[in-house]
Amino acid sequence: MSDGDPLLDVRGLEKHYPLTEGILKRDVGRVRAVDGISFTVGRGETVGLVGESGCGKSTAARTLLGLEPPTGGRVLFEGRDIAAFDDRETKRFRREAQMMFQDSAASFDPRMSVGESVAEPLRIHGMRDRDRRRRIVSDLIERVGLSATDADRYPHEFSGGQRQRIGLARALVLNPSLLVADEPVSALDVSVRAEILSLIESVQEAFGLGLLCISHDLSVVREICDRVAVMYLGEIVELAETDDLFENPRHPYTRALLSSIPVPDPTKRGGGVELAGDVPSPANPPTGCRFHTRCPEVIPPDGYDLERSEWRAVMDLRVRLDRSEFDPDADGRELRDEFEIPETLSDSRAERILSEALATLAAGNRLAARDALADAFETVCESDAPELVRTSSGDAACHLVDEAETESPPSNDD
Ligand SMILES: Nc1ncnc2c1ncn2[C@@H]1O[C@H](COP(=O)(O)OP(=O)(O)OP(=O)(O)O)[C@@H](O)[C@H]1O
Repeated sequence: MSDGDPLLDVRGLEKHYPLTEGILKRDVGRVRAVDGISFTVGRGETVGLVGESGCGKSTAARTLLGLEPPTGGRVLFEGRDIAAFDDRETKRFRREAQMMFQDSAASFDPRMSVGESVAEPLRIHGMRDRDRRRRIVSDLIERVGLSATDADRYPHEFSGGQRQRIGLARALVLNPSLLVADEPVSALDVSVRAEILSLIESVQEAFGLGLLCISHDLSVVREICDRVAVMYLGEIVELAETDDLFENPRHPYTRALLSSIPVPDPTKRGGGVELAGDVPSPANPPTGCRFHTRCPEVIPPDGYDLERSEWRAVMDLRVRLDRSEFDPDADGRELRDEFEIPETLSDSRAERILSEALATLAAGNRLAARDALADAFETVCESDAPELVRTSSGDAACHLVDEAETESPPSNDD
């Protein structure tokens, strides 16, 4: 490893799963769980990976730890490709890179004392001396805020928060340099979350760990991360220093996630944008920007003068027509009501096209209505996939990011 190499360097990582059908398991497509993500974690640095459930966070974690082979891309640890490791190097990587789960201690053998469970990785990695193992475990159990005598108790005797402390002790027992914490506090009562997060932070500092903290909850990563990567449908849409991300979010998805964080003071951020609809399937992601089917700020096509909300409503109708998810008996007025499209669009040409399409739809011709709307209202967000570009406050992949203020494209070297 040279001094300039980050501890972990993930480059264009992909993990696709085959989508099969029938008893013959015929290959009918791919689930693009992780679809070309790049980021680094430095020694002693804490990086967050956030996004809604199903966006590929856990798959990314398993793949970058080498627990599953990637479909594409590379993972470099201390500057070396983990795919090229020999047996000895793989064994070392397994010691150096540890994972902590949502309820880590739930996976412990209920018949073993937690001390034995925490010590197990030491035994597996060849430490024969029982007393030495016990000393290391007692020390760690105290460092995570329990008492050394707790080592003789069993997993069911502990609360959720205590179990996460024990899970952390086990993740640290081999003295790793990288810790991947997957939803470390989401199984816990709100009252103990802050305690566990501050424990993770203090342990991370004391051990000089590179930490990748995975969470669906932005407020969790805000607490402890230096930088945050926001994932949507297998891709990173924004990557920035934590303060920049929270003060000046560049991607509409980040803005929407931020506005869904509950805040005690309703005059502050929060309660603003609402994210409509479900996350689309990673087996069939939307074209262009994958977020365009839900984006509150989806860019209107040139040549129309529409309010943002009107345009979003028309897009919602288009998305549902595409998926054939609407009541075929509904008339034009009912569809306008359902999609919150005003009785008359503010742009007269757009209104004429929409009325004609609704009439075509009412006549039972969904495909013709869909195509007419697609022809007239195609947005750059559906036709072109935005690149991740560097801005003054981090990297973002959105057509709205002002080209004039973008700097050089992000590279993996920094
Ligand atoms: N072994 C697998 N085979 C097929 N599809 C999978 C497999 N593992 C994950 N997926 C799919 O990949 C996508 C990403 O899943 P993943 O669990 O990584 O997301 P996540 O962001 O971690 O969500 P969650 O927080 O709910 O676990 C999902 O659509 C999931 O169904």
